[in-house]
Amino acid sequence: MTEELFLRSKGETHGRGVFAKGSISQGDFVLEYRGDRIPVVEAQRRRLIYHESCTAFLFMFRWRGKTWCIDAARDDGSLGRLVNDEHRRPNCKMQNIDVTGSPHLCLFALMDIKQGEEISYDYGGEDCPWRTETTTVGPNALLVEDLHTVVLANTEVGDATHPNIAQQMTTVGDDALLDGGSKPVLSNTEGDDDATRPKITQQMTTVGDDALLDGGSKPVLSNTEGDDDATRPKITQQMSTVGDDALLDGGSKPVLSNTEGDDDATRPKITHQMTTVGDDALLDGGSKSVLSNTEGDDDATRPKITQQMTTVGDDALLDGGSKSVLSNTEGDDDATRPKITQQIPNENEIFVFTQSTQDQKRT
Ligand SMILES: C[S@@+](CC[C@H](N)C(=O)[O-])C[C@H]1O[C@@H](n2cnc3c(N)ncnc32)[C@H](O)[C@@H]1O
Repeated sequence: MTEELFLRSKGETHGRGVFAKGSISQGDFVLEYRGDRIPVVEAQRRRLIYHESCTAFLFMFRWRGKTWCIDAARDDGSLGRLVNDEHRRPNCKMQNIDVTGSPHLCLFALMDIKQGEEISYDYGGEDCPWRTETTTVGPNALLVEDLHTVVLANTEVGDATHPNIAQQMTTVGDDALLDGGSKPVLSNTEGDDDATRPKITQQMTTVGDDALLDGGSKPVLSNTEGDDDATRPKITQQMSTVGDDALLDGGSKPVLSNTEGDDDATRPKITHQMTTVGDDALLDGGSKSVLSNTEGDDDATRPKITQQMTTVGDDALLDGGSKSVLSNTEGDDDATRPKITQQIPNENEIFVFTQSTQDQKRT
């Protein structure tokens, strides 16, 4: 589906947005919110060290009785992370799609979407600053209400409320979802007790070795190869580009690295930049070790993070201002950030860390 989408700057307040290049039908799979799936403890840790603009990409959700987070702060080139909030009349809805035992946050169209329309969904929550402010808009953590887990065929996750699914997911290559091409994945078309749930009428295609986004993006946070879920199928979301926001121009730029070419002067400024050391090193300036700790991580499979942070000028923000989607990022060494008091939501609840308070909002 993502080949039918494009990225465009919306200007001062919104930053970038994702738009439909072609028409999208109600119920279609639109995008996956991709990122590193991490336990809540790791999410808390990252939130404390991330710049606030990066915390906007921490997407908390409940799955199998635990709280998880998809951390999309690192720009992996996917578009799901760049979809903006619309709480009045969103045209998409986030669903948790369980694919062979792994959760995938996927957007589905709530209505027919015309060419050129912006893709949006309701982040949920009540404290998104842009909903009440008209000028200064700061980043905010993602928050989505009513995120259901949709269990795919042959999986065991027990959410009785399945979507009305009329499609298949097709898999190929090493990361095949259901070990075979074109096996129905989103199986159940009956018994949907949620009339509001969008129908899934798309196909998701997975391929092997990260066919996606080969523009040469370099990770900033180390774990681009560090998906803690080796079983996670790779989804070949493709991106289209328009104008200055060309996504796949073969020269991905690091997210927090580039201080040039930011076409959105109003974007919140990031005063720290993260660099990776070793093979993925982006910046080699003097730096402070930031994401060094791998101890205490409750996910032993996660690769060690060896980035360093360096301070930079004003513009360091996420992907340098809509120039690339294949870049990567994050970082924050703001020890003054308020600490977060964790709450444990109910199953499938989505909650986030709020930006300026010590609260954690629950939906
Ligand atoms: C997940 S990002 C979405 C992509 C973002 N527009 C960008 O360019 O990186 C979430 C951030 O986008 C901005 N945003 C999202 N929805 C918005 C809205 N309806 N109005 C203004 N800003 C919005 C906020 O800065 C928020 O923290």
